[in-house]
Order: sequence, then structure tokens, then C-alpha cells
Amino acid sequence: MKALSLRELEAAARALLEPGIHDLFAGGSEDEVSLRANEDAFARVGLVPRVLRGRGAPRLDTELLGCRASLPIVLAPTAFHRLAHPEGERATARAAAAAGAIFTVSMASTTAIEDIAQAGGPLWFQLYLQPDRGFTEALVRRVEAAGCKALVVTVDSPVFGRRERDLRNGFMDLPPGLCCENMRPLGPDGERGPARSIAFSPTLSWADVDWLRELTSLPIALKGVLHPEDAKRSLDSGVDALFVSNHGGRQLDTVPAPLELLAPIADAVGDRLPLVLDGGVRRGTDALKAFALGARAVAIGRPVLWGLAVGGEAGVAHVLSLLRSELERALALCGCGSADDASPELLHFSRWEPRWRTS
Ligand SMILES: Cc1cc2nc3c(=O)[nH]c(=O)nc-3n(C[C@H](O)[C@H](O)[C@H](O)COP(=O)(O)O)c2cc1C
Ligand SMILES: CCCCC(=O)C(=O)O
Repeated sequence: MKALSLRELEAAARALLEPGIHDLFAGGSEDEVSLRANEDAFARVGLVPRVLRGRGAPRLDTELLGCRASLPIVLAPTAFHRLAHPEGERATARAAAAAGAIFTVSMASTTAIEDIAQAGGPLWFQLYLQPDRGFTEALVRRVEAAGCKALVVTVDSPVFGRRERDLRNGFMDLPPGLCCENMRPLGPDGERGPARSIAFSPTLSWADVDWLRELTSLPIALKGVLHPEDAKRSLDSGVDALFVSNHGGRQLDTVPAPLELLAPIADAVGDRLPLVLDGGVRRGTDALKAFALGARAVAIGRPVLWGLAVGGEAGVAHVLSLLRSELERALALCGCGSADDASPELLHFSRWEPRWRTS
């Protein structure tokens, strides 16, 4: 029975996954306040449609960081796809390529970037800048050679968030046979060495972004910028986009939902940097609300893992197809011909006080 919504798919994935793996994917940090806030924020904003605008069937195609995409929904970087399905990132990449969607490959992917690139679709590569600059440089050269079209540098992780579900379940590392394949340095003949672990470093600073900017001509997005002052600062650093993200509620807990933080960031950067919002996007209407508040695209994390767990490539294809048709319908119902047509006039923020005519 095919899931009618991402909610149904989430339930199906939960029933299939080994409980510790389910928790690894589903969980957030500490009290999971941010995790809950992400989805709740969308439910608390209403849509007030415009009618009779005659805009025709909505168009979803877009361009982001020099990549054409058939829809403004990006696959966010998520680690360890082979824990969800034996074909792992290969299956994800094939589904994304077939749908014309951009796939952001996690630095912690369980498949090497060269093998993921075989699918032929547009790829971005997510990077945790490593204190060992030599290693980071080698990895950047490697993903450039593999054909990745942009780097997404995650900046919300100077240390790793405390994920208490994983601590309780004793999930410490990947099981034998799996590793972070991109963390295996390439030898002179392309042979892959032993995997090293990903370092999280509180010494990283804007100077490291400047260094990366000098190192590569690939477009760079910073992922996890939430403060308008940091958004403004990023204008000076030569980066090309921002992911407005709280890492799916997995890093600092009690960070508000990215949806609530989006408008001040959009104000801070104006038209100078495209914004991608992630965290809690589960419906076409969610995406539309993010567009209305200034996002150029949204990204989805967990839903891709649910699709993978339930049906491998076909499951991820189903996730993208559900969101595509929901977004088309939501835009049409709001009188929009594209995501660019979505504006704050469509939004209703509920501080409801009864008002009625007295005369
Ligand atoms: C299981 C899992 C693994 C993740 N791995 C990464 C990662 O390797 N790098 C990263 O920048 N973000 C990672 N994220 C965060 C996602 O990129 C994204 O910000 C978040 O999942 C979006 O929220 P959503 O899951 O509610 O859609 C991960 C999230 C999950 C759930
Ligand atoms: C070492 C893997 C990091 C994955 C990650 O960022 C996450 O689980 O949120």
C-alpha cells in the first residue's frame, strides 16, 4: 500500500527500522525542543489564498547555485544512508537524478562520492571543515573531480550535539562493514585508505571560510546560519548561499524553528544571497510558507531516510513525487504561478482575537 503522505511514510519506516536506527534518524538533541518546534512552526502559520488571479498551472523549475532543478526542494545532507537501505546513497542519488532534484551528499555518507556521482544528477557536497587543512583540501579536490556542483559547509557543529536517544541505545559508531567512505584518503592510484573519523572543531572561524573561498571556485553555501548578524557577516565572505537550518533539532537544543528565524535573515541579506530553509518540511504547504517568508528553496532530511527505508530508490522517488504534487496544488490553491509568487500577504499568524461588526 503506497503512502499517501510523508506522515504515512514515516509510520511505515518506523515499523520497518530496527529501533536503534529509527532513533538515530528520528532523534534530536537533549529535550528535543527544537525538533518538535520545527514541524509545529509550520502548523501555526495559516495560508490565506488569493483567488481569480489566472496564473495558470504552477511552474516548479528553478536554478540554485548554478544548477538547474525541476523543483525547489533539495535533499538535505543526511549521514549513513546504508543504515536505511543496502543500496544507500546510490539509491537516493538515482531517485534524485530521475526527479531532477539536487542531492546534497553528506560528508558522512556510507558510499564514496565517486560511486554516488554515477547516478548523473546534480550533486552538492556537505563539508565539515577539518582542522587538518591538508585533508580538507584533498577532499575538496576529490569532490570537484567527482563533479559536485557546490560545497555546503556546515557551521552549526563546533561540537557534536548531545543525542540522548543514541546514548541510551548505545549507538556509538557504524556497524562493521560500513564506514564514512569519503573519510578514506585516496592513494595515488585512486585506492581508498582506512577511514578517519570526522572532527568537530570549536576553533573554526570566518578565517577558515576565507581559506576555503580561496581554495575552490565551487559555489559555497553555509549551513546552519541563524543569526541575522552572521547572515550579514557572510555577505563579506564571498559565500553564495545560506541554509537556514537548526540541523533538524540535533545540535543546540531550544533553537527556534528556522521558519521563525527566516524573515530577519531575508531582511539582512536582501536579494544578495539565496536562502534554503530546512527543518520540519513535510508538506507542499510547508514549502510554500517558507517561500513566502523569503526562502528560494527548502531542503528535506528525514523524509528521504523514510523513503529509503521503505522502498529504496522507489521510496525516495515517492517522497519527491508526493512533495512535488502537493507543492503544485498548494501554489495553485493560493493563486500562485510559481514559488516566486508566494509572498507574506498569503500568511496568517494566529493571535486570534474575535472581532465582529458592532454597527
Ligand atoms: C539522520 C540525520 C543525519 C544527518 N546528517 C547530517 C550531516 O551529515 N551533515 C549535516 O550538515 N546535516 C545533517 N543532518 C541535518 C540535515 O541536513 C537537515 O538539516 C535536517 O535533517 C532537516 O530537518 P528535517 O529532518 O526535519 O527535514 C542530519 C539529519 C538527520 C536526521
Ligand atoms: C558524524 C556524522 C554526523 C552526522 C550528522 O550531522 C547528524 O547526525 O546530524
